[in-house]
Amino acid sequence: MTSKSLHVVLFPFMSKGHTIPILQLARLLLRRNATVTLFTTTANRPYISTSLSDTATSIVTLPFPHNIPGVPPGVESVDKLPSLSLFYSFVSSTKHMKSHFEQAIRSLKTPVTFMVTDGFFGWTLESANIFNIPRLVYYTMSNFAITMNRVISFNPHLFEGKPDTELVTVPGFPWMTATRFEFDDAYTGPDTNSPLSKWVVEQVLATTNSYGIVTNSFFELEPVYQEYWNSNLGPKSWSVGPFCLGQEPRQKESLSDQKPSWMVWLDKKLELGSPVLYVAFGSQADISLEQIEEIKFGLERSEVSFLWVVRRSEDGFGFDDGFEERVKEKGIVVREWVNQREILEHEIVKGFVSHCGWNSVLESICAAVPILAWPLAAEQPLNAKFVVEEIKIGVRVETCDGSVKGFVKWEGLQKKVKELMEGVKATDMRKNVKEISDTAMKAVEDGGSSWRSLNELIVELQTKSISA
Ligand SMILES: O=c1ccn([C@@H]2O[C@H](COP(=O)(O)OP(=O)(O)O[C@H]3O[C@H](CO)[C@@H](O)[C@H](O)[C@H]3O)[C@@H](O)[C@H]2O)c(=O)[nH]1
Repeated sequence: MTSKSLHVVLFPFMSKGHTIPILQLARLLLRRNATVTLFTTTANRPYISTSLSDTATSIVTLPFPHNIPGVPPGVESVDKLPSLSLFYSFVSSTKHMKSHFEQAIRSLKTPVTFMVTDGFFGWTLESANIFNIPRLVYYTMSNFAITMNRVISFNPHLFEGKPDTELVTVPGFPWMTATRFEFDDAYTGPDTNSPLSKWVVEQVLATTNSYGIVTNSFFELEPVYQEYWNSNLGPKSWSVGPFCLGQEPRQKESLSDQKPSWMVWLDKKLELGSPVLYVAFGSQADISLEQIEEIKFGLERSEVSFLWVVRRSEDGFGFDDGFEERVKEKGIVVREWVNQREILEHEIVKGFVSHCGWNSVLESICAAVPILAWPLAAEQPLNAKFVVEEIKIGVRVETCDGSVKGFVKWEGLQKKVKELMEGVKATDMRKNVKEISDTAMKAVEDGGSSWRSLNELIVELQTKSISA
């Protein structure tokens, strides 16, 4: 590894699913003796500085834009938005931070080797160019998902005139079929001229003109798609993850007497030898009251212990009907922010009902826990497809209409929970996920594929900065 100076600027988008992996990437870079400067906004700073308090990361705070239609003052992250319908207003307003960002870059004391900014911050490319700093994009997605999205955007008429559930062969991938529902509406939806769709195109263009993509993945997980992307699409994707392995899963307090109640509960389940199903839908899912009711019935009727983490938007939804009292012998509902990795790493957790946010998928892989895939939005259906059809570490939830994001009745949940937790298929999935988990660990160790990939990226950009 070279001893030339290395200064990396990181700028995550303001949502937990985008910020958490960048905090983990900061740790991977610090291990390479990098100076790391992380940009955020005033309201997001406390979370970031607490998360990185044991590191030497410098944090620069920018003012978040004011007067965004519909967004209450002080709300500076997606998980605090009153509704996800405000997403476009929120995300598109971030470009108003550009002059502050540039001013802050100008005042940095040491030269910047490269910046990694969120894929939603296409506007940072222009800033990077002003200062002649290579911009790498953090897309929060797998090589599989970015490849599928790009292939579909090159074939806009693929699903035209076809019923929504009709399977179509994906161009370039003759073994793969997909329905329109598996892709984000921004690519295949009824209005590809909507402001959101146009904004997506702008971000894709900025990515195309950037130096590369830093991907939270590892080569062995998806070699076909990484190679396809790097040979046919681009810019180059550098898989340097799983980022979560840059950080120990355990919080200091849970090693002491201050264990959160749900960890104590998991320990008891371990003593009793009762396998636990972990149920969680990420940091920002919108789930209807009707759907929550079906989840309650499904879990109540499943013969398995469960730990269900509900978010603010899901809570208050019919939990006052005695459900928790009825299930108390086998299940708990947690309403706080948990350390999800620590839960997944608990040896009694044997299955994960997940919306398939990419971080959750990777965390489940690292903990060797099979997934009951229940995608709700964004690229989650593609992640579910990857989990179930490509790497075979999970099963899909059963929807009423057979579509990937359809409504799930309690019977469909109960049936699939059984399939995830018991029987031959469950044993196969457990074996597959363990193998992949072991490979993930090796990828980030010295000499592993992700370790080498990060080294190559650093050396390439250090050499470039010297010769510039
Ligand atoms: O109580 C909680 C809830 C969540 N998490 C963590 O929060 C992150 C959540 O990320 P993810 O699983 O990716 O879910 P979302 O935040 O819902 O994901 C958004 O961002 C992801 C990355 O872009 C996309 O894959 C998803 O489609 C998008 O919904 C993970 O690291 C979890 O471990 C916790 O630690 N505690």
